[in-house]
Amino acid sequence: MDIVEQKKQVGKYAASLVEDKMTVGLGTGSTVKFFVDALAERVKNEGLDIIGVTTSNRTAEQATSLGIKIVDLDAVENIDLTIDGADRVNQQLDGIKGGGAALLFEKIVAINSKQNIWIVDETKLADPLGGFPLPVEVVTYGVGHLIELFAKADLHPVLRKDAAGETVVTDNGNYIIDLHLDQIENPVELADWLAQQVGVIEHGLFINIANHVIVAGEEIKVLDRKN
Ligand SMILES: O=C(CO)[C@H](O)[C@H](O)COP(=O)(O)O
Repeated sequence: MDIVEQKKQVGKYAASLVEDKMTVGLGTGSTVKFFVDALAERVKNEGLDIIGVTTSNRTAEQATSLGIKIVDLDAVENIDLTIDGADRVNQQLDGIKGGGAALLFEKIVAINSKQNIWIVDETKLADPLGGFPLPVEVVTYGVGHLIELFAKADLHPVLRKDAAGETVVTDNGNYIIDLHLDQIENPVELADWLAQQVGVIEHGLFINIANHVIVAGEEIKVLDRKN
């Protein structure tokens, strides 16, 4: 099964987990796109009655265009279930997210959710975490100095640009610095250090957040958090 088929398969599987009357967090990315498609099918064909809270303008536009009712996070007490993608996941179900530059809203939605499920293909499993740049969302002011600080700390920072060579600006008007690390041996320590740096708004290490990870493949595998 090719990667696109795997993403479709796992997106559809995740949509089958959504129950009537749920408030559902909708993540961001190419895998979540298939989940939102499948969820909208259920809304249309089965009359599934749900409310969505989104993590990016992209997902909000897709969901709204497909007839899913979207509300602001502050309009709900909490979220029953959030389905999101991930860039890398280790055996403890901690991960790297933010490849699609939506990490800030993704983390805010996640910590306000009773349950978080990530949907991935097998290429995303990595222990230790690594093999994918770690995104850090930063304020635009003084970004050059932050890049210097990260470089001195051997974190191999690169300011994210789009295909046209323009600096990527997030939905919140910030920049992304990608840290090109081969392996992250101690994600908790790095997460703590990053959170302490002035100018850092959020980083893409998602520790202790996913309750389950659904892995696409010839057979779907569901991994459960142990602690
Ligand atoms: O964190 C994310 C966006 O900020 C995505 O969930 C992550 O990048 C996975 O995306 P995809 O399903 O396209 O591989």
